[in-house]
This record gives sequence, C-alpha cells and structure tokens, in this order.
Amino acid sequence: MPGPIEKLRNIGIVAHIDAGKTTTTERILYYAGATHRMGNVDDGNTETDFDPEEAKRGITIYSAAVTCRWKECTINLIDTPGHVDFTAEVQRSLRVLDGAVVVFSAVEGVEAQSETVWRQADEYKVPRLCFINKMDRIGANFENVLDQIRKRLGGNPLPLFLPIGSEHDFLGIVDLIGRKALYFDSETQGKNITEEEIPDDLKDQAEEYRQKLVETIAERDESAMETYFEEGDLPDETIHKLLREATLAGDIQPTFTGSALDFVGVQPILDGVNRYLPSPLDVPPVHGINPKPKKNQSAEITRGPSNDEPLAALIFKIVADKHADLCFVRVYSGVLKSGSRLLNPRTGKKEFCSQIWHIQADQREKIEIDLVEAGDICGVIGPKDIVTGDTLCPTTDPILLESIHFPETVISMAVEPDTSADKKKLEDALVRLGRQDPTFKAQISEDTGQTIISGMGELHLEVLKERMHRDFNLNVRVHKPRVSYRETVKHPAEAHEEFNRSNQGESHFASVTVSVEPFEGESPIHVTSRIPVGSIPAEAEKIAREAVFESAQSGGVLGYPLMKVRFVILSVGYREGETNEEALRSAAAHAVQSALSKAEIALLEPIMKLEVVTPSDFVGNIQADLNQRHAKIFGSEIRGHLTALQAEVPLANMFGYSSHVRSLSQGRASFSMEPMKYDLAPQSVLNEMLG
Ligand SMILES: Nc1nc2c(ncn2[C@@H]2O[C@H](COP(=O)(O)OP(=O)(O)OP(=O)(O)O)[C@@H](O)[C@H]2O)c(=O)[nH]1
Repeated sequence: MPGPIEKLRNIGIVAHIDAGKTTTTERILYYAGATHRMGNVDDGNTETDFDPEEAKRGITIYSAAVTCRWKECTINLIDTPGHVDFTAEVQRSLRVLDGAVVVFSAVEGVEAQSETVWRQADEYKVPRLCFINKMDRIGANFENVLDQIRKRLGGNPLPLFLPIGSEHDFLGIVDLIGRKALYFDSETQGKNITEEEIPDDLKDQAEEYRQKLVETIAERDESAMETYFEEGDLPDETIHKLLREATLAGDIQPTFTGSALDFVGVQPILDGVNRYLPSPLDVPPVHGINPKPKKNQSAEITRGPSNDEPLAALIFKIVADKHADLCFVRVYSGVLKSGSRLLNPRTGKKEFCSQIWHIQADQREKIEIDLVEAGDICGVIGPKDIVTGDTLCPTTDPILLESIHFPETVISMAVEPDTSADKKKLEDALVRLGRQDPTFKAQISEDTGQTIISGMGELHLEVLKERMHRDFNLNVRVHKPRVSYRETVKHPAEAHEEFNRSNQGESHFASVTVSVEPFEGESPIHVTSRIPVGSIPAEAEKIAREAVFESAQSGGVLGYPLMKVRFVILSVGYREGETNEEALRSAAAHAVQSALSKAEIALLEPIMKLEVVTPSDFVGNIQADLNQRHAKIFGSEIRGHLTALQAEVPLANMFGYSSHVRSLSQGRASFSMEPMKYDLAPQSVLNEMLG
C-alpha cells in the first residue's frame, strides 16, 4: 500500500528531447529503491524506456508509470516523451499529474518544446520544480537558463541550489537553505553525499541568493515578513512551508541544478518533490457529468480525493501487453478493487477489472494488488471495449469525467499488408493501436479502398509501422506519407432536400433544409438547429441533428474531413404517420451534401511551428532553404554560439527535412516541429485536385 494520501505524489518529468529526462528518471528510480541496477540511456537498458523501439532510437516514445518510495513519500512517476511528434502523450500525462519536474539542459536552455510543455502545464495548473541539468557540459550556463525561463516561459524560477563551478570544473552544488556545499561520490553512483562548507569564492553569491529566496517567500506571509525584518532570516521549517504554498499556488518554481549523468544533484530533487509538490489532497476536486441525470438533478458532479466517495477513475493510457491490454488508470475518488465490474459511461457497457497492478517500469516487475485508493495511479487488466480518456465508475453512481482532447492528425499514408492473408490481422492491429494511441487514426479510403493511417508526423507514422511488425508480427508496405488536408467552405450556402416514396400503399415523407457556413469553434464540425421549439417532435429533431452530423463527418466534396464549418438545420418537413427515421435520415444526409456542393469550398493544410537551432555559421543556409519552403520566419535569437530560428511553415513543404537540415549544417543543427494550426492551402493545390 502506498501509505497516507498526503504522502502520495503523482508527478511527471517533462522536458525537451535530449534534456536528460530519461537519465534523471533513471537516477531517481535507483535512489528511490525501485530498481537495483542503474541503467544508462546510451546503453539502451534504462528502466522506463522498456520499449525496444525506444531503446533503439534512444528517445522516449511511450510514457510509463512507475511507483517508487523516497523517505516518507510514495511517488508515482510518469516518464513523458520529449519528441514533438508525441506532444499529445505529454498532454495526456499532464492531465493526470499533480506536479511536474521540468528538466532543462544548462547548454541548450529553453527550447521550442519546453515552451509547449510549459504552456500545457500552465493550462492544467500543474505546480512545477525546475532542474537545470548537464552543468558538466561545455557551454553550461546556469544564469542564462534562469533568465530564459523568466523571459521565454514567463516562469518564476527560484534557485534553492547553486552550481559549484561548471563544465569540466563542475564539482557539486550549494544548498542555499542548508547553507552547505554538497559533493556526490561517483564511486557509489552518487549515493554517498559529503557535506562541506560553502567554498570561499561562492560564499557571497550564495548569501545573496539565499536573501533573495527568503525575501521572495516572506512576502507571502505577514508574520514571516515581521520575523524576517526583525531577525534578517527565517527558520528552515518556515522557509519550506512557504515554498510549498508558493509552489502549489503556481507563483514560483523551486529550482535545482546538477548533472544527472554524473550523479550530481538528483536526491535534492526528490526531497523537493516530497516537500513542495502537491499530494492529491492539494489539487482541486475532479469535475464530471452524470451521464443520466434524474429530473431536477444537476448533471455536474465533483468528486474529492476520498475513499468514502464513489469511484471515479480515468483511463489515461493503454499499453499493449502480450496477452491483454494494460490500462493506466488514475483513481480520483473512491476505491478500485480487483474483480469488480465497472461501468464505462461512454459505451454504457460494464467492464471487468480482473487484476490491478502497481507498475514498475519494466512490466516483469509489476506487483499485483487487491485495491487502489483515491488519489493513486495503477495498471488495470480486464477492460476490453475502452479507449484512452474513458471513465470507469460504479453503475450505481455513474460519472463521466471530461475526456482528453487530442489534436487533429496532420499526416497520413496508405498501408497494405504484405500478403492478402494478413488483411484481417492488419484490421485488428489498427484497432488495437488506435485504442492505445488516440492521435493515430485508421480508415478505409472510399475512393481507392486503401487503408489510410494518419498521425502527428513522419516519425510517428514510422514508429507505428515498426510496431505493427514488432507487436503484431505484421509486415506492411507503406506508400509515401501525405499531408492530411481538410475541407471548409468560404461562404454560406443552403439546400433543401425531400424524401418522398410510396411502398406498398404506404407513403414515407420527410424534408430537411440545411445551411452550411464558415465557423471557428472548438470542434471541427458544429451542428445547430433553428427549428422552433415544439414545431416537430423532439425525437425527430434529434434524429435530424444526428443525421446531419454523421453525413458531415463522412467528409466534404473532395472527400477530405470537414473543418471550421457549422451546419444549421433551418426547417424539417414532418408529417404525422409518414415521417419515419429512415426518411428523416435520408433527407438530412442529402441536404448536407447538396449544401456542400453549392458552397464554394476551400482546402486547409496543416501549418507547423518550427524551431531550428544551429551554430550561427549555418544560419544563412538554413534561412535560404526555409524561404524556399515558404516558411514565415517570425523569430531569431542568439543563444551563445547557437542561433534559434522560429518559423511557421506548411507541412507539405517539410517532408524529409531532418536529413536535409543535417546536410545543410554538417549535422550540427537540430530542429523541432509541431502542428500549430490549419490554414488555407495555396489555390494551386486545390486546382490540381479539382483537375
Ligand atoms: N553531459 C551530460 N550528458 C547528459 C546529462 N544528462 C543526460 N545526458 C545525456 O544526454 C543524452 C540525452 O539524455 P536522455 O536522458 O535520454 O534525455 P531525454 O530528455 O530523456 O531524451 P528523450 O528520451 O529523447 O526525450 C544522453 O546521451 C545522456 O547521456 C548530464 O547531466 N550531462
């Protein structure tokens, strides 16, 4: 059992690719006793990167939840991916985390994806600690990173530690609250820590930082302010208490430093997690709706983190196990027991939770348990008809937690099984992959009969292809990836369609008038109705709405999914005894298609946000190439000997960019790219499609 809920921490380690998350996680798991062997990213044997695909690529693709213990606290650690193609993975982890440690490289500092992750953490109000890693590397600069966190992320990093030296001379860290220097013994992989006096040449700086620290937090509390004025300092316990309050409020981010690779500065982060990051009791109760509210009952429900409340659990991740899917679940309230039958309110079906596990990163080390209490995270085996974002709850107290929203896919490609005998296998594999990864979609093209898979980027699709081979023993041929276009309309248009048929003396009739117009909303397709209340039966209106939505979902005139459109049902012709469901559905579907064919259509293409970081010598080359790709460069920043260029660029012009940018910069530039928005595609692309 994890112990009392106030000692539970659900945290994630998030950062830009290569900042050192996996190494830091590995050290944490080692010190916190979850593993007996220290893994090394570069040897491909780390504890969280158990997916062979990840080990091969050396990047973390799939996040996994690991349970470990540090002093009095139990920590559920969720490792999150750094690659931009997998931002949705980070987002879904953030949804279930109570706090996060954001890792920065002391050399590269704040990079494009740190911004994305930071913004998302702001959105979900996740309190954070910062860890400025890689102080041992050439070009490491602690102050620079602090400055970038302030300026570029709008953060408020408050150093609790200072580096002693840097680059080759990085020796240890100064604990500002404890007023001592800490040295980590590399022979014992950092387990033995020696405390010494702060080196003379750092004493003044350390005192100055400590004053700043104490002043900043004393301002939050009148009596602390008084003590500070009178005594010029605060007791350690008061400092920790105020730091915790300020961190939970999101006002500051306690900041740590070190070198995960050289075993320096990791245990203080763990102390920081225990001291300053929230327990499930410190975060607001979760909101949901009652899927079937009784009359006069409010549909909104909130559930607090107590075992006495009814169960509310969210499936935030599904991982394929050899025999069954393993669901990662956050229990927000109540107790989840093994052997229980629970409702999935999305499907209305009951799911059997046959086993519950606390997960060590390596699944062979998972521990089976009987129950999981409010606030905790666990793995569940048993549920079948589920997707990421589903809720599990008792049938007697149903609740539907807000589902996780995922971004639109931007790239697609056709896949075919190597042999036609594998067709069924491919279908099954695609269903299972789609369940595990909601940013991946598969569908059959109506025109060509081909199976099209879509995702968040080239690497994403490549990984999926390799997983089909590895997990499902399925060899597929793939076609060239293509941009996922969307269709929209330029101006409003309206259409009226009737269904009028007699069958063996019975007449069936319905008519529907629908307009379609450009619309910016949260979901790609909106449907509303302007039919006067009571003029037709409510059931008929419901059917018409559903039929309009379904027809709109089947795509636009060119067969691409619709986006940024609204359909308004203007009237429904209804005759008692003659209008049935079939007539209504048919009239509505035809009205949607006619309205679309009358409207002037426009094509939307995915625009990516790109950041290229390059040694300044190559900026000219890279800029010229970006111009050719019709990129709009909107930012350029000098970071030491590196220059960062920020641009927005149509994805259609970016295929194969990773090898191209390498050849432009002798392999020295790096870039990250993520979907930003959909925008009008050039008219020439549309003309080509229209033939
Ligand atoms: N010099 C130095 N190298 C480090 C340090 N921490 C990590 N590295 C190296 O940086 C590289 C990336 O480290 P990872 O831990 O895989 O980084 P990550 O952020 O998890 O990267 P992804 O999993 O790809 O998102 C590896 O080669 C590590 O050995 C450090 O403190 N100092």
